[in-house]
Amino acid sequence: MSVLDEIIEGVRADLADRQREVPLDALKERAAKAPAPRDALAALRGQGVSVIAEVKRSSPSKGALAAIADPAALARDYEAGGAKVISVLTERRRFGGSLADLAEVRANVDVALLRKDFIVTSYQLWEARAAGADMALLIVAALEQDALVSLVERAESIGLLPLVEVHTEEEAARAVDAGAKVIGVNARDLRTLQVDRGVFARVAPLIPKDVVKVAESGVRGPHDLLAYASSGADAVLVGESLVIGKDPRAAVADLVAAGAHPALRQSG
Ligand SMILES: O=P(O)(O)OC[C@@H](O)[C@@H](O)c1c[nH]c2ccccc12
Repeated sequence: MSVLDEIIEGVRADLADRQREVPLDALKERAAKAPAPRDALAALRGQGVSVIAEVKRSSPSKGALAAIADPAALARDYEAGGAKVISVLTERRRFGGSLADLAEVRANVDVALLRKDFIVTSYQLWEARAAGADMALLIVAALEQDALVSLVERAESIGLLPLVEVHTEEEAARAVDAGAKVIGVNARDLRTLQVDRGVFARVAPLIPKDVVKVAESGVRGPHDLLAYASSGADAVLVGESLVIGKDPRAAVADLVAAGAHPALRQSG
């Protein structure tokens, strides 16, 4: 079993518990009362390379990264640093996150929010919207094509912009076929956890021009952002290097400054 399969097994077990506790109808009522979705697509399509900053306590590859006792405070720092979107990991077993983190962040920032999890059913999309998310991650490697297509449609129908994640050329073709408007190329292979920063440059050319391209994982600082930008990234998604540093606000601001460099403007 790959790491991804193991994670999804745990996700399904936790999901079954929540589904027993909160019926779908109740969840839909909560979603109806959630703040209206932000226009995440417009935020990502802005000039330069946008920064998506992630609230991430731990990871299967590195174990504990940062305690993050106050996710809302970290998110406020990210927003003050200029992040266009904030990603909140809600997977509990391997990443130490929760939907409560997402709701708390929602109550404390104005930027668009991404629910970062291993989504396999529409119930999780409703959960995301109920907690105030504006985007939801859909991982191609975790979904059959039929399921991917229906989750993309369902996400959009309830006001969530899907970020469709790929790691190979084949997966990119599936994401495009599924109608993704935003595609994330993850440098980390979720089956083995190996990071290869060259994946973005290989996969990005297969993604149509009008689709927003996000380079995910392995961004250590402005240098990596610029490298991804030169391969056509519209945004970068950054977790580890922001949460392990002393000053997440300054770390985001440095990335945002690099992403706003005038030389990048013609590329878009
Ligand atoms: O911490 P990093 O290397 O900056 O990576 C962030 C993000 O890309 C990573 O957390 C991620 C990308 N895709 C995922 C899918 C599930 C969980 C986590 C992820």
